Amino acid sequence: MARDYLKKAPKTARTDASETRKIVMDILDTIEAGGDQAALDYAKKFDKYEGNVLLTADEIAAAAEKVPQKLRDDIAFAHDNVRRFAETQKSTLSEVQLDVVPGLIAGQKAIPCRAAGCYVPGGRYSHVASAIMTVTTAKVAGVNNITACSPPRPGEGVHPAIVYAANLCGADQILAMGGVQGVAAMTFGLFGLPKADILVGPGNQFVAEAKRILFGRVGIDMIAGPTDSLILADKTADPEIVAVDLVGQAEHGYNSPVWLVTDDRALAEATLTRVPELIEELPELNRDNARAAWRDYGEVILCGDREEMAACSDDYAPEHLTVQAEDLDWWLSRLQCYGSLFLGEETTVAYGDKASGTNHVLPTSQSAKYTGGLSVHKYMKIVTWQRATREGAKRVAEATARISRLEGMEGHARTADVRLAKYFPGENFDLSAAE
Ligand SMILES: NC(=O)C1=CN([C@@H]2O[C@H](COP(=O)(O)OP(=O)(O)OC[C@H]3O[C@@H](n4cnc5c(N)ncnc54)[C@H](O)[C@@H]3O)[C@@H](O)[C@H]2O)C=CC1
Ligand SMILES: O=C(O)[C@@H](O)CS(=O)(=O)O
Ligand SMILES: [Zn+2]
Repeated sequence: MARDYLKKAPKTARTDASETRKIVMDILDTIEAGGDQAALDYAKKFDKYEGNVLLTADEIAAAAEKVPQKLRDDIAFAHDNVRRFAETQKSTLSEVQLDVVPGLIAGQKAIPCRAAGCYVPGGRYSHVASAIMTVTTAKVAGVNNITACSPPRPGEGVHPAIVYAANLCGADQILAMGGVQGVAAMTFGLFGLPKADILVGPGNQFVAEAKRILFGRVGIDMIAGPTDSLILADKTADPEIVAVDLVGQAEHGYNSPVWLVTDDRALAEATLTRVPELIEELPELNRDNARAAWRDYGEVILCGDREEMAACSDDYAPEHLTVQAEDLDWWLSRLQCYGSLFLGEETTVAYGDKASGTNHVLPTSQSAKYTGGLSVHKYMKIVTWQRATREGAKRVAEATARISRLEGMEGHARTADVRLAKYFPGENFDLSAAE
């Protein structure tokens, strides 16, 4: 059976992409030319903020005072889970070496980037969990200098719990600056910050586009833009939980897609009825976001069987993928494209978003086709090294000389020739290009 769209979205993640690109390019160019003052001008324009941007130790301590003990405990709990999961992931990265031929050893090392810029979103909601996700993983990876940067609220600055979490997790500096100007400040080394080797963290379409444009001169973790989520559900799923979970992630923003893929028409129809009702029950900001997200980006897709459902899901390559269906092991082994997978009704995306330990900085807009989410590995450079004895490199030198000569790279060939002549003066080698 072909995919039957009971609700089809009029918009996709590419809608307005070229307009966003133009806006971001212009801001980046202006800041690169104008430095600190240009970034401050944008902070004033977009966030109506004119306060101090690089937080002092006193400001960080004052923010901590405002965080209630219960929230501190929850932040510590989430931090501990994220840290231990990151440490376990790090343990999968080993330094290796191989005797490629007797007398020539080649090895792999993992070296952390020296300076990371962690973007912590804060336009619509106060993304405390993003501070935990980004700064903790950088710290576990061994990054030497970590900047956390987040949008300030007019007259208030960065939310105190974000400041508290970033500091607890190991940020060396906290910058009260959001959007493209925040990303630019960390990349260009404004306000006395070290220039970031890598930019990580989620953000809206402007933040994601800034990272995309700057990639190359600075590393990035991935494109982690507006949140998207897909639920795979069969007739065993609870329609109320499916609908609540869809609405839960649609509140992220007006451009956050949520999709239901099912082989059960009754479930699809119940969802179509229930989602708008649940949206209307949300507080105003959340309701406005979810309403627009569902109207413009929400989809309900009916498939013939679970194989078609899995294929459909892999085409969407969602950031968050939930399965509420029979035989979770089958789904775990079959599904190939997602940022993070939530198997069964007993867990849910929000657990991963906030506290369960897996990272919530995840690939959006189909980038899960080629990458996973944020982990210590994103901050680590896998580099190689080698050393050799004269005898061990002899055969390699002969092959190098002949291959280089065949390629027309005479300078390369001579670096091998000169060694063979020096180390084996009595021997004759045929180092001409193989015909
Ligand atoms: N993919 C992932 O792993 C995650 C993604 N997210 C996403 O992060 C995003 C957070 O978005 P926001 O709440 O907006 O916070 P944000 O911090 O990403 O963006 C706020 C900034 O956007 C800039 N901005 C706003 N309007 C602008 C305009 N017209 N032109 C240029 N710059 C402008 C402002 O400078 C402001 O500081 C959401 O889309 C959410 O879905 C959140 C967490 C995880
Ligand atoms: O895109 C995401 O990962 C978000 O769902 C994370 S959070 O809910 O904003 O913390
Ligand atoms: Zn979320």
